[in-house]
Amino acid sequence: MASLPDVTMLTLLLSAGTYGVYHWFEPAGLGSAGALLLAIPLYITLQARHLYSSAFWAFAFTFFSYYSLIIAYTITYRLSSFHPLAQYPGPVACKVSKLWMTFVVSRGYTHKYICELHNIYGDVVRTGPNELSFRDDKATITILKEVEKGPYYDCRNQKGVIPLDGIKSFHDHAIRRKLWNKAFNITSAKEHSEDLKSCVDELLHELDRKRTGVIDIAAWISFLSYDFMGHIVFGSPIGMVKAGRDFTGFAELADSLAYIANVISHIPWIWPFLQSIPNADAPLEIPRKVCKDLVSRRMKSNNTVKRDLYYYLLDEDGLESVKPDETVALMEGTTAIIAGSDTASTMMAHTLFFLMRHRSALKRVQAELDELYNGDGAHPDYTKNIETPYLSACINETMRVYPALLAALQRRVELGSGGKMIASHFVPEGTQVTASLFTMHRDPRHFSPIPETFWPDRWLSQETYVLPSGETIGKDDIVLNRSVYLPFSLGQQNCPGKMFANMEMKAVLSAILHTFDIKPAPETNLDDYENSISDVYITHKGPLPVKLTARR
Ligand code: HEM
Repeated sequence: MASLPDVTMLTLLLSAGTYGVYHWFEPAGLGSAGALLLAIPLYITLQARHLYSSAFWAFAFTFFSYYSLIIAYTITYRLSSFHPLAQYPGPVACKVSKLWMTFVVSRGYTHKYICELHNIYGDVVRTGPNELSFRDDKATITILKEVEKGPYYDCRNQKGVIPLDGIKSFHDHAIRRKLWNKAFNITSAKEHSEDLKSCVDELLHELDRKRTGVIDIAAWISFLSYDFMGHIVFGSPIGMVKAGRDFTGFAELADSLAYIANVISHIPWIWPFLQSIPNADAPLEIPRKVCKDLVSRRMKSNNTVKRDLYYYLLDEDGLESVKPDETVALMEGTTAIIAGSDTASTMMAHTLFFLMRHRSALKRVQAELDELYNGDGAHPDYTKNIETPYLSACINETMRVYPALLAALQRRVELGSGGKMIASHFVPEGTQVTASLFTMHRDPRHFSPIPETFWPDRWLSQETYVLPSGETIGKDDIVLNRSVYLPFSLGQQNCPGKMFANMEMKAVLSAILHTFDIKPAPETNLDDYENSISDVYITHKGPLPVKLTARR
């Protein structure tokens, strides 16, 4: 029978061994967890059973000691000067465990937290035991252009099926992305402008019908975005604008799923466990069903099939040597609808929010639109790609102050690469590196003056500028570093839908602002809307209740 010193030594050695295995080999999955975190302490419990008054106490004490020791080794190493990231400053809680950041993320204000950390610690901050956040321009550009995605994206993997945005290797990503790039170019944008026009006309019609009451304009724009994405991904609208509500539950679910996925993504080791829970993916049936219905509508359609995204994802033009998988295509179509709807609709709702807050800017946009469209009769075509410099400045400024992806985009220095120079910093292999668009866009070294303030004029080319305070400044006083204005990210993994999003935002905002005057509904406090903006990887926002009056 093992004595107390024997059991103590056994616990010390086996817990150190388990720590070592996790540290060096990073095993993920149920098998390794079962062996290392259950079987081993159970074995020690059996050896120690006779030392305790009951099996329960033997079990409780052994498991407690075993786990406590593993945690102690982990914390000691992470805070020690032997850790490869020891030289980088950051809060102790971040250095100790990713659980701290997971907590911060669960509160929805990661973007503000990261920004604050950079203000305190400087351009490089250790935001996790094995993670660095960078703020300077050169580092951000290198990270987004040259480093593959990190474990944050692991939970895109659904039982082995990985959509485009979850593919890490540049090589594999390029193969898949080729299909997407075929779907999102100038030719296809022209092909879809009729779809956009019909969505915009339908929205204007519905808003006009409802305008005697209070309208949640954020919700209506979201309906439009889902419908437009239905067109460009599967060839027909979901029908939310017509229904006047999110009748499928798709939009609501996308918001809650994004929240959960965002939290889990910071502790990706938990993903295999969650996936093993029976029916854990049941909620995904809602978006799947909507997309399957769109696909069957597409198949039944007698019209010549449009060259929508699904056409390219399935290689219906037959140009690829390897036929793409239908399950992956359907999953990517679903991803595209979520990625394209929530982002664009949020940016449009934010723009309207800012314009209601800055009424002089609203009037300027309307004057610009009147000049362009007043001669076009009762139904101008807002999808015509007419130059609207001031409206475009307002959209740019909105995406600068509140980019759709608020928190940090994560990449990981490739394992086996020997490390990488990021700006002037050597970063060891396996380190997760992040760049935060929110932080970058508010850095006075890149956007000045008043980087925190919505001030569209900074995007215009002029000799002099009048600040909101009334002060006049010259063009040399403006800092506008376009190389780090990155609302659509950068490099191979940037946003494929950028051109469509810009086309949609301009058309929808032109249509609403030219047709209606817009004011916050009585008792609506615009601050409530701003306070509701939170990070769930994409942005979560609250309602934006407004009153519309016809202008024409
Ligand atoms: C204003 C609207 C939009 C904004 C601000 C936006 C922004 C972004 C950003 C910042 C990324 C990089 C994400 C990362 O690295 O984690 C991204 C990726 C992506 N976006 Fe967009 N997006 C918008 C609209 C769209 C639209 C209309 C689509 C249409 C399909 C779309 C589809 C995607 C996809 C599939 C990815 C992943 C790309 C990849 O990994 O290769 N987005 N978007």
